[in-house]
Amino acid sequence: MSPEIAALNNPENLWAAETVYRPDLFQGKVALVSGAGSGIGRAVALLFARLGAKLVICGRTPEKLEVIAEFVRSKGGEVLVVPTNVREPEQVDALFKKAQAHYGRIDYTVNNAGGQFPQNAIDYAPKGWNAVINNNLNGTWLMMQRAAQHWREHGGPGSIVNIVVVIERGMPGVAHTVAARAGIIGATRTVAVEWAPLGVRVNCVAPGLTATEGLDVYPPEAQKEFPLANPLKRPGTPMEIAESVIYLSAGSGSFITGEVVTVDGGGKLWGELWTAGRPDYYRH
Ligand SMILES: CCCCCCC/C=C/C(=O)SCCNC(=O)CCNC(=O)[C@H](O)C(C)(C)COP(=O)(O)OP(=O)(O)OC[C@H]1O[C@@H](n2cnc3c(N)ncnc32)[C@H](O)[C@@H]1OP(=O)(O)O
Ligand SMILES: NC(=O)C1=CN([C@@H]2O[C@H](COP(=O)(O)OP(=O)(O)OC[C@H]3O[C@@H](n4cnc5c(N)ncnc54)[C@H](OP(=O)(O)O)[C@@H]3O)[C@@H](O)[C@H]2O)C=CC1
Repeated sequence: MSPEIAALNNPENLWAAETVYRPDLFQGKVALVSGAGSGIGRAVALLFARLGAKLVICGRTPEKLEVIAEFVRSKGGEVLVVPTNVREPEQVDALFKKAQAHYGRIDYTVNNAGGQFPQNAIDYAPKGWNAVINNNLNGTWLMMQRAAQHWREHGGPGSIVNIVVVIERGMPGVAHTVAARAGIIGATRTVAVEWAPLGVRVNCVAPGLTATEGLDVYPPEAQKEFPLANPLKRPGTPMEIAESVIYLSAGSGSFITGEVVTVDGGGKLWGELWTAGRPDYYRH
């Protein structure tokens, strides 16, 4: 990870970064964030906490979550850590039960946990395809369905934000994740209608290239061309993605449901993103 990316992801820097939101926006509220031990999930969790929310954070690696929890506690915030693999229905169920037992409420769920590996689609092994579909389609679905069941049982309102990818032009090298996220976008549009009677809004944020440690999985030749990914010629910051999640979760999003907010510096309009490296055929 470059020093610039490390600085953008540093908890102290994220805590001090300028935000357009007022400090007591989420006073008395509880936000659940998956994949909060790194990258975008960490930035989202820290912004919720800065704005007064109590946190429930999950991910598969307890050590990463504890670092974030300790940091938030050092700032006077409250955090419940529940290590969870979002692919496992029993673990997802236990997560929501523990959160309810601890705080007596959940107001916001952000389904950020996910990821993929870059490889040309023609070479995917069935196990690789399934791993990515399980993480990003099945895992996110389990989380959003369980959140809705929570609000059906305990009363709403509730807001779900799913982190997806920009699917409009496809994305060479990560067809598996594009397929999974397209499924989540379709499900989001559908359940936004089904779950409105429960007082539940469901939306997606589609980040473009974003400066997190997650980018380390891409080969150096792909990373070298990342500035060509959008007209702004830079990656987004985790804070820029976090602010868009807050926009949809808070009162600012109260008349928005079933939507995908794209935060990609215009990458869906112009830019090239060869996540597994540029094939010779497409060299200029
Ligand atoms: C240009 C880039 C920017 C584009 C912007 C938009 C796109 C989105 C970008 C991001 O999301 S940034 C990063 C987010 N974070 C990550 O992606 C995390 C890193 N990835 C992973 O953790 C894994 O890739 C995973 C598969 C998602 C994890 O699942 P799991 O733990 O179940 O997998 P494994 O047991 O490790 O592997 C299972 C199976 O998958 C195949 N496989 C895994 N890695 C690779 C690889 N590098 N190349 C080829 N195939 C891979 C393989 O079949 C594995 O089975 P085995 O061979 O190990 O038996
Ligand atoms: N950075 C980018 O350019 C973009 C990222 N995204 C998406 O945004 C999200 C966050 O990515 P980013 O922060 O960059 O990358 P990271 O790899 O830093 O974050 C992914 C997080 O998800 C957690 N996670 C992965 N699988 C599971 C699982 N099965 N159960 C629970 N937690 C899991 C990981 O923790 P652990 O391994 O400990 O479980 C990790 O903390 C991902 O869904 C990613 O695909 C979308 C577009 C662009």
